[in-house]
Amino acid sequence: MMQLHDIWLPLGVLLAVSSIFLLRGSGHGRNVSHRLPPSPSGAWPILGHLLLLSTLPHRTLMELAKKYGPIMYMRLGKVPVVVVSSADMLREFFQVNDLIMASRPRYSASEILSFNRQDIAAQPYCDRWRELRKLFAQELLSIKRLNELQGVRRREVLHAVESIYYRAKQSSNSTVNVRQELLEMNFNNTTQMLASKRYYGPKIKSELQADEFSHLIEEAIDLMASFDIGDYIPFLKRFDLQGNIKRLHQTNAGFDRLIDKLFLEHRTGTIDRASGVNDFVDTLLELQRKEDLPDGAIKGLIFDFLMAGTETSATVLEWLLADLQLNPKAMMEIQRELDEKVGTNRIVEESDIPKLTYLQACVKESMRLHPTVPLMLPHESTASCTVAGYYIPAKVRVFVNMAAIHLNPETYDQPETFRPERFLPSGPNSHLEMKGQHFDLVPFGTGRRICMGMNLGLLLVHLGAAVLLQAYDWRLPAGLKAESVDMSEGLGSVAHMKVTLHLVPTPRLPAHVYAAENIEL
Ligand code: HEM
Repeated sequence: MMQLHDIWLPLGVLLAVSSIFLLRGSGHGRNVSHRLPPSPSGAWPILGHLLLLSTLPHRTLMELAKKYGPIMYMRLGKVPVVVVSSADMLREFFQVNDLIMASRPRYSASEILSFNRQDIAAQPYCDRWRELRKLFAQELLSIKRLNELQGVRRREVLHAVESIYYRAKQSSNSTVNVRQELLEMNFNNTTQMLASKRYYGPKIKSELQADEFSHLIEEAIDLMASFDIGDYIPFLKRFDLQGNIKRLHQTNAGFDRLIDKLFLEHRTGTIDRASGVNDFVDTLLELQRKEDLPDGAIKGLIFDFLMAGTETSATVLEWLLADLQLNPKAMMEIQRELDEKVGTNRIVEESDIPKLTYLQACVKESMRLHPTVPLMLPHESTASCTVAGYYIPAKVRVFVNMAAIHLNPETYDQPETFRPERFLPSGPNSHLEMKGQHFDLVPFGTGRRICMGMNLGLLLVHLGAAVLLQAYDWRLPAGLKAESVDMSEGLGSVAHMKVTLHLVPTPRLPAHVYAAENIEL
C-alpha cells in the first residue's frame, strides 16, 4: 500500500514548514456533534499522521490499534482515513454499510497504471464497474471457463516440476530460487490462459519479453505501494518530487506496448493455441466486436489479470514453503496425506484437492499468517454513515488491516504460531472459510469488492502446493538451520518475503512417474 521509504526528502522539507504550526495534542475528533473515531495523537499540520507510518504501514497501524481501538480516524496529508482492525468492525463496514464502502479512491498509481481507471480494481463504484465485473466473472472466470483451462494449468505445473529439476541440476549447490520458480510458473499459467503464450522455460525463446513483462509487473507493484506525496498534499503534485509520475507513465506505456503486441498476434492469427481453447484475449476481442468496449477497458482488464494473477499466488506459495521449513512435521504430514489419498504412481490433479484436508488447512494457516495484500485495496466511502456510534464522513479512505484481524488472540489461540490443526474439522477454527463470509479470515477481502479471482487463486495455490510437495522434498541448503529463514515481509503492495527463499529439492516419486509426464530426471 503506502510506503514512506522514498519520500523522506520531501517530507523533511514539509516537516520544517509545518513544525511552525504544530498542533497541540489531538486525541479524539474535534467535531462534537459528529463524533469521529479515536485518532492517534501526533498529527502535524499539512502532514497529518503521515510521519506515524513506517515502511510497513500495516505493522505500525496494528500497534496503533492496540492503543486507539479497532476503528481509528487519521489524516494523511489532506486525505481523511479510517482504519478498520477487527472482524466486528469489518462486518459493520462491509456488510451493514457495504454499498457506501464499495468505491475506490482516485490516486496517481491507480489512475495512470490502470488505463485511466478503466480496469476493475481501480474503478469507482458505478454501472461500468458492475458491467466489467459481470463480464470478467462470466467470460473469463466462470467455473465452466476454469474447467476448460484445467489442462493448461496442469501442463504448466508439470513444466515447473521439470524446470525445477533442470535448474537444480544446473546450479552448483543445487539450490532453487523458490520465488523465481513460482513466479515463472504462475506467469506462464497466467499468460497461457490470457493469450496462449508461455514466456519462461528451457526451450523457450521469449525470455527477453518475459523479463520485460516481469520488470513491468514489479515496477507496478512497487509503484502501487509507493506513497506519492502529491496524492496527499495536492499542491506538491506538479513537482513530481519522487519521480513517481514519470515512472508510472513509463510503466503504463510498457504495458500498453506489450498488450498491443498481444492484440496484433491475435488479430493476425500468429498465435499457436496448443490448448485448443479460446484464450482471454480472443474472448475480449470477440466481445469488443459485439459491444461497446474501448481498447482502454480491455487493456485495463488484461492489466488486472496480469497483476493479480502472477505475484499473488506465487507469494502465497513462497510463504507456505517457508512455513513448512520451520514446521517440518507439517510438510511430512502433507506428503503422507498425498501418498495416502493420491498414491505415488501418478502426479496429483486438481480433482484430488478436495481430498487433501491437511494441505488445505496448511494453505489457510499460511494465508492467515501472511496476508498477501495486508491492507486490502483502499476503499472510499460514497456517503456519510454511522459505525459503532462514530460518524464516518463521505469521501473517507478506508484501510482494512487484515494483519491485525488475522492475529486476534480472541479468535486464534497463539495467533503468531503456525498451527494448521486449528482449521482441521476437529480444530477450534474449523468453521472459518476464506471466501469473504467469515470476517475473521479475509485474505481475499469481503463485500462487493471482494477479489474477483478468488477461485482461480485458490486453485493455483492448492495445485501448485500439492504438485511441488508431492514431486519433491524441500530442505534448506546445507549448513542452514530453520531459525535462519528470514520471515520478515518485504515492501510492496503484495507482501512477499523480504529475503527470497532458496531451497534444495529432492525428487520423491519413482522415476517412471516423472517419465510418464515426459519429465526427464
Ligand atoms: C491467492 C491469490 C490472490 C489473493 C490473496 C488476492 C487478494 C485480493 C484482495 C485482498 C483484493 C482486494 C479486495 C478489496 O479491496 O475488498 C483483491 C482484489 C481483486 N483481485 Fe485478487 N487476489 C488473488 C488472486 C487474484 C487473481 C488470480 C485474479 C484474477 C485473475 C484477481 C483479481 C482481482 C481483481 C480484479 C480485484 C479487484 C476487485 C474489485 O475492485 O472489484 N485476484 N484480490
